[in-house]
This record gives sequence, C-alpha cells and structure tokens, in this order.
Amino acid sequence: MDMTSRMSSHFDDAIDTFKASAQALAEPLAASVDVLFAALANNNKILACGNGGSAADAQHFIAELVGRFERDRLPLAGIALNTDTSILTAVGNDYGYDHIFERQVTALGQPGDILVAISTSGNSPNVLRSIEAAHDREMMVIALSGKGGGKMNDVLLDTDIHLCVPHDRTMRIQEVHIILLHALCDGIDALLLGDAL
Ligand SMILES: O=C(CO)[C@@H](O)[C@H](O)[C@H](O)[C@H](O)COP(=O)(O)O
Ligand SMILES: [Zn+2]
Repeated sequence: MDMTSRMSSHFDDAIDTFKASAQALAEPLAASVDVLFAALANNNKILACGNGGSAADAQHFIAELVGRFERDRLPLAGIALNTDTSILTAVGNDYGYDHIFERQVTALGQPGDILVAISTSGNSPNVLRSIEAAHDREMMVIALSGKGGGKMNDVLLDTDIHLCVPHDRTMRIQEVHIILLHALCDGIDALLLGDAL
C-alpha cells in the first residue's frame, strides 16, 4: 500500500468505526448524560481518570465541565485524577502505580459522585482499581473502553454504564472516546441550557 492510500485508509476505518459506535453506543451514551446531569444537579461531582492518551481525554473532559464547552454556563464540579504530579509521584512511589487513582477516589469520592474510567484495553490495573474504589464509595461508574472491554467486564456492576468501542486498535478507540466525551458535554449543556446551540 502506498503512503497516500495508507493515510486515506485511516479516514475510511474511522468512518466505519464511528458508524458502528453510533449504532452500539448512542443509547447508553444518552443514559450516561442523564446520570451525569442528575449527579451534578444533586451537588455531586465527576472524577475522571486514564493513562496516556486517555489521561489527556480525562483532563480534556473535566476542563470542559469546570470551564465551559460551547456555551457560557455555571462551572460544573469535576476533577481529573491524572493531573496532580505530586499526588501521582507520591502515591506511585510509596504505594505503587496501580494505586494512583484508587487512592484519590478513596480520598475524594462521596456517595453519588460519578467516576468516568477510561481505558482502551479495559485492562489498566490502576483504572480497574479506581472502579473498585468507586464502588466502595457508593459511586456509579461510566467506563469507556474498547477491545471487548477486557477486565473491566469483571469489575463493572450492572448498575454502571460501559461504553465499549467496537474496535481493537487503541488509536481508533481513542478517536471515538473523544466523540463520546464531547457528546456527554453537549448532552449536559442541552439539559442545562436547552437544545439550541
Ligand atoms: O495514546 C496512546 C496510544 O494511542 C498511548 O499513550 C496509550 O494511551 C497508552 O499506551 C496507555 O497506557 C494505554 O492504556 P489503556 O488505554 O489500555 O488503559
Ligand atoms: Zn494516542
């Protein structure tokens, strides 16, 4: 395959993945908007975490809650658990990398808060432990994954929401994850401010 065709194939594959994801995930995504909105309206908060590109996605999402998405509105309560280098290095150094999110969920989580847990493989141990800590704190989890969901399938409860992208490549999964997170912001804003843009 020449390089131009190779580049072009990314767009073709992304389009196919977006279509398959819309089919599979629009309904649980709408349910996720209701869950997040209800938590925020009840003065609860959103915690989010992930590794690598998913860390970027988690902090991107939280920035749009605390700052704004497309329209001016009140700030919404959220914390990205992958952003404080002192906490990450202290907990990583003293307890191990698998505990960097779990410990923060235990420290900050309150019943009714929501954890948005992002892992393209569904297998990152620190994300899996954050889910278990959220359950211990009586928090519901919205999990974003791919590759069939991996070990997330074993730790998520029926009361959680699992948005599993139907693809096996990390980059494609991440591309859909950012659409999912932007769609959640759009849905929350629509409930807060009305449908019009
Ligand atoms: O962004 C990318 C690859 O596109 C990488 O940084 C990727 O996020 C990292 O390898 C992560 O450690 C993968 O973790 P996970 O998505 O399987 O939980
Ligand atoms: Zn990436």
